[in-house]
Parts: sequence; C-alpha cells; structure tokens
Amino acid sequence: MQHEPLPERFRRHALLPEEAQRLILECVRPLEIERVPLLEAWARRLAEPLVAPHPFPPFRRSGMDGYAIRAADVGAATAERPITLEVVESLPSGVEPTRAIGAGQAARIMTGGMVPEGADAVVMLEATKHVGKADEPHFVQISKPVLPGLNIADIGCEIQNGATLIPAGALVQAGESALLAACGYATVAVARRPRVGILSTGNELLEVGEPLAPAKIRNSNLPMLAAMIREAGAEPILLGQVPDDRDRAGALVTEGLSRCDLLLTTGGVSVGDYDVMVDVLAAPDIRLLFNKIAMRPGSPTTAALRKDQLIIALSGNPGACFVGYHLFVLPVIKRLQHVDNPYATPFQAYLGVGYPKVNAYRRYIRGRMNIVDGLVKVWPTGDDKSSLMTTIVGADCLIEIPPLKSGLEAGQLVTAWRLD
Ligand SMILES: Nc1nc2c(c(=O)[nH]1)N[C@H]1C(S)=C(S)[C@@H](COP(=O)(O)OP(=O)(O)OC[C@H]3O[C@@H](n4cnc5c(N)ncnc54)[C@H](O)[C@@H]3O)O[C@H]1N2
Ligand code: MOO
Ligand SMILES: [Mg+2]
Repeated sequence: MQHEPLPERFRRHALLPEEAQRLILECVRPLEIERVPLLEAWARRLAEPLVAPHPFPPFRRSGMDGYAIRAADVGAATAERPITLEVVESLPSGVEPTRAIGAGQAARIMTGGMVPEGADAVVMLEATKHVGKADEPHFVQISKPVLPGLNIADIGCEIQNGATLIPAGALVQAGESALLAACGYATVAVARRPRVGILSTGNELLEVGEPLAPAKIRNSNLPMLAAMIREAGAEPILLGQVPDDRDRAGALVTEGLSRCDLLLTTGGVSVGDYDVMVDVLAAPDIRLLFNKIAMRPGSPTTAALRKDQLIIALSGNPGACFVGYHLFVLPVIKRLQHVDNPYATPFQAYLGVGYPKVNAYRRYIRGRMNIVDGLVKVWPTGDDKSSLMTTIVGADCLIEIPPLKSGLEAGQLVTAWRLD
C-alpha cells in the first residue's frame, strides 16, 4: 500500500527550549540609544553603564548636628573636667567653611554640612554643653574623649570616583534614579522602547466589546500580551486580529514588520486545517528558525526571520501563549534594551503539593511561590492545561517539571523561575 508523503506541517523537528532560546537570541541586536530627562527614565533600561563622575560624598560630610572638633583636643576630657573649645564658625548644610579648625577650636555644624579642614570628628549636640546664646554659642564644652572619624563620612566613602555603579541594561527604578541624580545625570541614555507588534489569528475571535456569538470567544491573548509588553518597558503595537486567512494574515505580518522591532502572532501554529501562520511563515522570503519545541505548553511555538526581523508565532492556547512569552519573547525585549543576560534566574524550591501527571515532555507550569518555615515553596496556581486562562492569574513563577514516568511528590525539589 502506498502512503501519501507526510505534509510539511506534520514533519517537525523538536528543539530543546534552551536551543530555541539561543537560536532566537542570536538574531537580536540591541536597539539604538536615546537620551531622556531623568524623571522620564523610570522603568526604562540604561543603555550605558552608570559611571560615577566624582566621588560621593564629594566633601567630608557631617552625619550629625553638633560640633566639628579635633579629637586630640578632647583626649583628656571627663565629666568632672570637661574641655572647653572656642566656636569659630557656624556651618549649615550647603555652606563652605571659611577657615580651618585650629587647636582648641570647634565649628558648630549641621547634618550634611561640610567638615572644615583641621577637624577630624563631629560630636553630636546632645553630648555637648554650649556657652553663650543657644544658636550662636561662643564656647562649647566636651566631657569625654572621641575617636577620630566620629560622625564624619569621608569623601568617596559611598561611591568612588569612576566606579561603575549600574551596568547597561539595568532597569531604572527608585534606587537607580537616586544614583543617577546624585551623579548629575540630568538626562539618561536609555534604549529606545522596543516596538512589539501583536497580531492575533483566529476565525473564532471576537473583539473584547462584542457580544458572545455561537462558537466564538473574545480575543484574550492580545490584551494579555500587551500588558506584559508594557510591563517590560516596551511599546505594544496592536495590529488587531484576523480570521484564519493566509493572505490577510500575511498582509498584516508585512505591515507589522514595517512598524515593529519584533512581531508576535498568536494562534494558527499547529497542524490544523486553519492553522494559517504555518502557511504565512512558509513564504519564500521567510526563514524558519524552528516550529516545534520539546516542551509543554506551547510545543508548536514557532520563530522565523524575514530579512533580519524576528517573528515569534505563539500558540493560541492562552496558557501556552503566556509561557511562550516568558521563555522566548521577554528575553528578546530585554536584549533589545541592552540586557546582557536576559534570561530569568532559576531557583530551587520545594513543591508544595504533589504533581501526579505522567509527563513525556518538560513542562513549565504556572506557579506561585512563598516562604514557609524558612523554606521556599512553589505551588501550581491550579490546572496547568494549556487552554486555561484562570491559572495565569496570580502566577509569579514558572515551575519546571522534567519528563517523568511517575509524577512528583510534595516536598520534592524543583527548579523554578521568577516572573518579573
Ligand atoms: N492534531 C493536533 N492538534 C493539536 C496539536 C497537535 O500536536 N496535533 N497541538 C496542540 C497544542 S499542544 C497546542 S499548544 C495547540 C496550538 O494551537 P494553535 O497555536 O494552532 O492555536 P489555534 O489553533 O489558533 O488555537 C488554539 C486554541 O486557542 C484559542 N485561541 C486562539 N487565539 C486566541 C486568542 N487570541 N485569545 C484567546 N484564545 C485564543 C483557540 O480558540 C483554540 O481554543 O494545538 C493543539 N492541537
Ligand atoms: O503545547 Mo500545547 O500548549 O500543550 O496545548
Ligand atoms: Mg491550531
């Protein structure tokens, strides 16, 4: 008996997820740099390392309200025989001292003030007794010895001149904003926001505002992806949804590529009669990188290049679309924003409940982590079927379940990745 040759769409070579990640990332070049005002840099990624242009603090800074003195002057001070120093100057923050402190002298100084030459310690106000008007004393009494360096932050003790404080690719958040400001970065070099196109395919798809109709569902993948793309500091370009029609989908892919740095599609990548992305990506000017991955969910996740532009065709199943985004799309968005190692860091955790399913492929299940009695534990958010959306809600990690003949028991160690 003669068999028809197997159609192309059924003949697929499955890569390991890490091989698929590597193939994709090899095609990505960081985007050009733009300069934005510091206050607009929040949630963007640095395109250049932040290098300290000067030490910080830039002057010897008092850590207390009190008196700048010479420690040697009060070495013999006791409660019974306090030592009296002459107050030669008063130094609020922001005022440069006009004179050095000589033997037997002190300067009244405020927190953040510049410690004058000659002084090597600041004694807090509460440990002193002044003579004269409260805010303008002429003499101050110190009743115990102090160590040199007391309450003085030396030049550069926090940040050395020329130190690399933050690497390129770092997300600008609160701490980064503070450092950038302290170092005088009024404008910040950030990666241009990646433009990420989203195109959904499916005859069954309704717009979110449309009423339900028989056999139809609303397009939930598009807003889900848009939310994650925004979270990643990129700009979603909404190309909308098309029915399973090769020409219409192909035209939107072309339009998307002309407007985006990276194009995502959802649905139509499996072996079904209407899996239209398979045909679109078979066009002669498109080079397929892979169309099958040895994992669940999202085994038919596909990636391709047109010229040097990347198309990642995610599975239509919402759970698979979500996992595919985290494994394959987010690293691309990060690399476009100059992140050197864009992959999530794995951690080890104890499985909070058993996972009884027999498992032919590696699985990435949507999970939640928590610390219980000092141990990091992870739980599936619920059923990990690829078609489910409800178990995406609240997921803060992906739990790896290796291929197993017998499932896993509660308490076994697993690898997981934080979703952030
Ligand atoms: N005979 C086989 N059938 C299937 C296989 C297989 O190997 N052989 N693989 C299954 C696996 S695994 C996956 S994953 C899915 C992949 O499906 P597609 O990527 O082709 O996606 P569609 O067929 O278009 O849709 C699948 C599912 O998802 C729903 N969907 C699609 N788009 C959206 C959207 N924007 N928002 C919400 N939901 C969406 C769609 O209605 C379907 O229910 O194929 C399996 N089949
Ligand atoms: O590879 Mo699929 O996402 O398991 O249904
Ligand atoms: Mg399909």
